[in-house]
Amino acid sequence: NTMIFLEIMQTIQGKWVRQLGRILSQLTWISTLHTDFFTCFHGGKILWYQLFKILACQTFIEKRTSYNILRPWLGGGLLLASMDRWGKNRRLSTPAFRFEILDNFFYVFNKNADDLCQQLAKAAISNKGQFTKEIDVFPFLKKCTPYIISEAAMGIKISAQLEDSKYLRDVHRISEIVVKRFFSSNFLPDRLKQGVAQGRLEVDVNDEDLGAFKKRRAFLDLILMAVKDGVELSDVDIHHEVDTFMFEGHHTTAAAFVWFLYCMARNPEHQELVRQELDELEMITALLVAILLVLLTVLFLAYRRWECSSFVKTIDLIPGPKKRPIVGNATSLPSESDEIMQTIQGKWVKQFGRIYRSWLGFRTFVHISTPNFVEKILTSQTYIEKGKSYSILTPWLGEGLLLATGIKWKKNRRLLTPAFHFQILDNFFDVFNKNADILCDQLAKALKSECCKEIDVFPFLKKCTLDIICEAAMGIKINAQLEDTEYIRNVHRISEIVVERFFSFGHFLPDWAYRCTPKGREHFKILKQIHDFTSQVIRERKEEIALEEMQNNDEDFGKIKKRRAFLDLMLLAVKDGVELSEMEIRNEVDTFMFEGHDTTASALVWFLYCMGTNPEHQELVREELNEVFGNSASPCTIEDANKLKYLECCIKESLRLYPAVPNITRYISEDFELGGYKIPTGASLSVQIYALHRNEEYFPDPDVFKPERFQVDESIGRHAFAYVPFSAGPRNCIGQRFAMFEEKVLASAILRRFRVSYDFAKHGPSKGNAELVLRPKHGMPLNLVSIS
Ligand code: HEM
Repeated sequence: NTMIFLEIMQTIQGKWVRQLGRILSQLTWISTLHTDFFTCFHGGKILWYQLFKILACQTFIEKRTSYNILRPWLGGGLLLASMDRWGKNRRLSTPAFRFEILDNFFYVFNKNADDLCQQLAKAAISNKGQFTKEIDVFPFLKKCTPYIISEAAMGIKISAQLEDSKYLRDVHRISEIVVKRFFSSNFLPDRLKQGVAQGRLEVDVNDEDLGAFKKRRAFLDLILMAVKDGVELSDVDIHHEVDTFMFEGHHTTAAAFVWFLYCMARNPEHQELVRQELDELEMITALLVAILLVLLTVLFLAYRRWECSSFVKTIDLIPGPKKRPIVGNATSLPSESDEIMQTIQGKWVKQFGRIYRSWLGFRTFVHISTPNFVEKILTSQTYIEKGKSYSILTPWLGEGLLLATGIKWKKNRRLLTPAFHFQILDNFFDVFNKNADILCDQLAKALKSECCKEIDVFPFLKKCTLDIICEAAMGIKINAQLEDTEYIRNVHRISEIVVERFFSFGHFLPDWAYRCTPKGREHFKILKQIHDFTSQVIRERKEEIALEEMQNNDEDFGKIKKRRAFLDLMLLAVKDGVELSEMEIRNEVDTFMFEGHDTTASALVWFLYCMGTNPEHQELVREELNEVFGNSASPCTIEDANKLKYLECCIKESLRLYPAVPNITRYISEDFELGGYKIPTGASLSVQIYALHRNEEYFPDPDVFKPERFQVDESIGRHAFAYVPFSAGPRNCIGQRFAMFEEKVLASAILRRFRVSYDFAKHGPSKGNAELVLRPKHGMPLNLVSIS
């Protein structure tokens, strides 16, 4: 009985320790069948290092044989697992005890603590309705802790405190029997174990609990999920792990708690200190709640004030979807980004017209998609500031041409415009041709290695356009099409992260706060690597130019003179006295890198899609290619490109249907009027290029691919701002001509080498994701057939 157990412990851990010291050995016959020899270490200053040695050592982690009496119950669960299994199971279970997971169990602890107190209060009231002074609390605690552990370990609710559960009776009973067996010679009869298993079947699980534990993963769930993820654990193993948690998790906590209460009862002064601490906590909680209430009230009042402001009232005179408090129209948008564009530039345009407003939280957008309005904005010298949503690009591109405003933008635009002069662009044709050849070779190679003829061409195009812009902007070859380098990986990754931020809460966070999130940390780490790379290229290029000049080697200098990278032109301008810091140059180079590869890859991929879905037009393009190039494999020159008129119509028509930049925004820095509505300072104006291009007033059968629309006679009389894939006015795309030539060279090279088709029956229409550029949502699988 308990007294005997206590005396045994008092002897072993008390009397003998005092008599024989803090290390002693002992030979024990616990039963006639069970002999054991063990050495006791007992803590204390003298032997702390031996204890540490034992507990920290990876070798001594196997339990001694006296634990074997638990084996029929707990099998090879964590408590008894052998060396080889223990490591794996411990690794598997450890995440279940992380802070954030444990946090989820506070609900169970609290709810159960309430039930426990209720039960104690009920028991404390005697028949006469008076509070009795003395209760044996241990049975109450023993009922309470299994409740908690069963919910934590198995995710089920056993009404232990309120009802009598057969399963818990079995758990209590088996614990008693095991303890008795420890001090006797009896073996555990099997039927008791069966009893426990049977009891387990009787636990009550109701829907409410299931809903709750979906949020709060039980240890069992975590194990089952790990098994789904490929961790090898049999049903019996799982069963043993859960039984181990059940065994270890209720007895121990009930015992710890009952002794804690005992200590509190024996030491009222300490109990008082604990109570004071709890009172303080309550006070702090009350204070926090009060502060929160005040804050909420202030926020509510500020929100009401904002809602009644003339800015909001003026904007809300423009038609638009009904806005909800705080979130505006954010929750009315679908979650898929292709559907977001279809809603903003399709459904809502039809519903509210070609000028309407929307709210994204506290930010408002006025969307326009009719040429008159677009002209008014894009030709303005006042509204050249980009919308606030571009700010997420600032850490990457700084005040490069895309994001700069005012005098800075004017100065840099003037400086860079000559770099896109026809004569200069002519020099890039060999870069276009060389990379077009590599692209076609890579596609041919992929065709050979694929068992079918279908290839997702988008990744190939992205690498090719990246190679081209690297050579054009920085004058270096990175061979993205042939090798994988850190810089290429970084450029791809940063685009992905920026897009993710655009569609997430991170968009609304200032940079310093975003930097504290895991994504933000990755973002800034990658940016640093990209910036370091660009800065290094700038330094090297500066030295090369200085060396060239020093050597004044006419032959080499002449060669480089033929093709100056955009970077070289800036460095030469600096030499000629233009004031540009290294940071400004880096921002411009990064801007070209950003603007100059995803856009062209996107334009090209949609062009190939249009060719693949319109074979008759593809044949017309091929006829034109034959006329210009015949059977030769000669590269495409600037003169050839200028002759490819039908190809140009097809590229333009694909850019109409699938504009690589589907919308642009401007910040309204001065009130103005548009379509009878006042647009107040502070609003963002969004030019919906995608919707504009599908305006049937200017493009009948807007969804049909008709390249003839762009033949000279067909275009006469069409509003100049009905088609603006490169924007228009002072802030139009500086790289427009470069891009068109690049498209022509790459498109002609591909169509001279391959016949392309798109399996519409298999894939359905390709969907576009409006991210930074319009990219195909599921890649672009095309069938390519080599033309011999
Ligand atoms: C098919 C390919 C391309 C398309 C559809 C395209 C489209 C656009 C559009 C719509 C804008 C206006 C953005 C705005 O106002 O927010 C723009 C700006 C710009 N683009 Fe392009 N672009 C393409 C290729 C290129 C290339 C190849 C380069 C560089 C070589 C480039 C460099 C720029 C720059 C620097 C700006 C900012 C101009 C400024 O604000 O002054 N683009 N582009």
